[in-house]
Amino acid sequence: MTRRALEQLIDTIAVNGEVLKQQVRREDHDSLENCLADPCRMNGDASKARLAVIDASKRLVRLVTGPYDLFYDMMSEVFQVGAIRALMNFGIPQLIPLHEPLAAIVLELLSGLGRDPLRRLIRYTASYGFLQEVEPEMFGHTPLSALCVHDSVATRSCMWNLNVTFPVASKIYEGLKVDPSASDNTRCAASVAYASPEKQITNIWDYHRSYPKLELGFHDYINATTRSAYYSALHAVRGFDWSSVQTVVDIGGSSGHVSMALTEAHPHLHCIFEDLPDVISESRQTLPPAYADKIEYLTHSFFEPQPVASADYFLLRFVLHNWSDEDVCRIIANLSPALRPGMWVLIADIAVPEIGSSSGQVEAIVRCMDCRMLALFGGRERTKNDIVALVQGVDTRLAWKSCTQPEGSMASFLAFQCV
Ligand SMILES: C[S@@+](CC[C@H](N)C(=O)[O-])C[C@H]1O[C@@H](n2cnc3c(N)ncnc32)[C@H](O)[C@@H]1O
Repeated sequence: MTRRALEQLIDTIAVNGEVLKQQVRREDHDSLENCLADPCRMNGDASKARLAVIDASKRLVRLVTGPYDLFYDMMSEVFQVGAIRALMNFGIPQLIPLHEPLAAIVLELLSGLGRDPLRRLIRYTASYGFLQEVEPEMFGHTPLSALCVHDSVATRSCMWNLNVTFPVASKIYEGLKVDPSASDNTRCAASVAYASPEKQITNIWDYHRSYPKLELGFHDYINATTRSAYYSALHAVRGFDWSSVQTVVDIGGSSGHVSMALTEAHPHLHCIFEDLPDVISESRQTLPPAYADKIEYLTHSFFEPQPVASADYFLLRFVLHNWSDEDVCRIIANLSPALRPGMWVLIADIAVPEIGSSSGQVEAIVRCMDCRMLALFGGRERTKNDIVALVQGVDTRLAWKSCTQPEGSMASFLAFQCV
């Protein structure tokens, strides 16, 4: 990279940093942290500036680190996750009050973890922003560690990622040795990671069936992702004109967070949210009573014919990317019998951008999600054209009408109308 490139990166950070500073001032926030507490409420310019700063900063770090040290850093990243996993499983961050530090000696007594490894792990994770040593031997939270403990959804989501996905990530190679073309989604990295002599595991869904508690963690993870600017349910609310819509079927709705966001913003909407039996029975218990007359639950597998035939919209948000092309076709085929002219199918998924057409940060997020899908489910992220071709290959009545991507959203919304 030339000296000019270095200057450009520094300029990009300075210019876009200024836009962020103005946003903080305009919104009267006392800090950027407060402003970022709900980043998807940022205006379009600030949201673009934020991505530009993240992207340029990461490039700058790579540039000034240089390949040798970068290589060492990259190889060390696995220890960052490993150290956080140990601390979370010993319950250390959960023991530290949110607003005051706790002495190492107390943490040792409460957790049963020896003071020496306790200190060493926290001092390491503190070096990249997870917990901090407020004064010698007194440990407190940072915004990042606080996020992982301050509500039960975030904690269980964090635990699910640390305990379920971390081992799968280390088995991508072994999964591809078993199925080099990655064409069989019953033999992905997750199947290799969790297979045992007694039980063959096909993918994470299958693994969850054996450990229902872990499945709850998965749904907490999905719920927690909607608090990120990239995956916020608000993009579904704003990404589409819901004013003339009456009934939406939220297929594979998880804990109902998208249905909640939709009915909150558009009280006239009636949402029917469908998922597998365990998910529906758990969600029934947790859905706030305020939504009781707006949201209906239905136990339904999308591998069976769709039972609701009177909806205006069928929403599939982050559902298809979990599945192989073959399974996506089965899902759409099972929707077909319910479709009548005028009805809509709305698919919200990442529409993979052309190489080089998006920022490095967006590219990194998209590719990471694609790799997650490969390893955990034998699924994949697809381009807009891939999705349109799959849908129309199954049901030619589904005319593709539009593809919109709200500012800051990772999901694009592909709308198909039955003709
Ligand atoms: C990645 S989550 C997406 C959740 C939600 N739509 C969202 O946008 O946040 C995929 C959902 O599909 C559900 N699912 C998996 N297999 C299913 C099946 N056979 N029938 C119905 N839902 C299923 C899962 O339980 C989960 O809630």
